[in-house]
Amino acid sequence: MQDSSIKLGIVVAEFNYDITHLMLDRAISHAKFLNAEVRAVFKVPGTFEIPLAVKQLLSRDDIDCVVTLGAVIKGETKHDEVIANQVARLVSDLSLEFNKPVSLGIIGPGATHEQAMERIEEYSTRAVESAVKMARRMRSMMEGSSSVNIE
Ligand SMILES: Nc1c(NC[C@H](O)[C@H](O)[C@H](O)CO)[nH]c(=O)[nH]c1=O
Ligand SMILES: CC(=O)[C@@H](O)COP(=O)(O)O
Repeated sequence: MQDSSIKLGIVVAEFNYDITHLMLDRAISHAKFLNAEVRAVFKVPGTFEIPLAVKQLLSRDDIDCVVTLGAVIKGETKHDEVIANQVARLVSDLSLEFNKPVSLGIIGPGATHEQAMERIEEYSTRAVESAVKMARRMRSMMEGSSSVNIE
């Protein structure tokens, strides 16, 4: 199977957009590099709003997997932990519910702005790579391939 057949959706938080718009650019170019097609980009106000957008994209027949992008920066309280922990759990649950890969490209919690800037490249490319790889392998399994690791 070719990567060109993998269609992905990207959900990106606009909070800390100085960071997340760079993550979005990087994710789109990495998807191109992998010959995967970005079918939809869904921008949400903050990371907390990501799960609903993921759910909507997963329900579309033309989307095989979803990449999440966000940057949760530490404030003065543990609010960042509440957001990041909940969202990680919810997007994982949605992946299992819809039987489609969802990757976690959300920096934090506990990150400083500087730490988040340093992680733009790594988190966005890893999130795209993981979603596309999982979608390919799941399709191989569905097509009856004897090994999930056949490229
Ligand atoms: N502090 C951060 C937020 N906070 C906003 C929430 O995600 C949400 O939009 C608000 O509580 C309204 O429901 N979002 C981030 O993505 N990153 C942060 O550091
Ligand atoms: C994670 C956030 O929403 C953040 O802005 C909250 O900051 P604080 O912990 O100072 O309330």
